[in-house]
Amino acid sequence: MAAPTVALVAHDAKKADIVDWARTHAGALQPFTIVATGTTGGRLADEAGLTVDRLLSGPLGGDAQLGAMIAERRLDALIFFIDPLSALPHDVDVKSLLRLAILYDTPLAVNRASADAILAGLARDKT
Ligand SMILES: O=C(CO)COP(=O)(O)O
Repeated sequence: MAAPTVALVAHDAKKADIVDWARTHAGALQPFTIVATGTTGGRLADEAGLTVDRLLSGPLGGDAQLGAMIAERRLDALIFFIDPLSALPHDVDVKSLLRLAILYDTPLAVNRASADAILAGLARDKT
């Protein structure tokens, strides 16, 4: 069976948090195929040493690419550290991605505590 695919995404104000989270969980993340939006993916590769399939940057279509992966059943979980304090020019893309994750019942984490829970669940499913 192919390794589950997990998407990691963070808004700019949350990128340091997701890098720290990925460093903390590097061992647990290792068995999964990791996909990420462009800038997040670059930081995860450079600063957390993850092997990442990088999509386009979120505002340039990366969020839409992840939405398509969800609709095509190619994504097993979405971990998306959302900035709750800033307005974003690509809010429609963010909403669309979240809507598709809800529609297709894709496990979705939007902060560190829920990301911990999803990762624990994925690790349990794997054994
Ligand atoms: O904007 C994003 C998600 O909405 C993330 O995109 P980047 O990882 O390219 O910054």
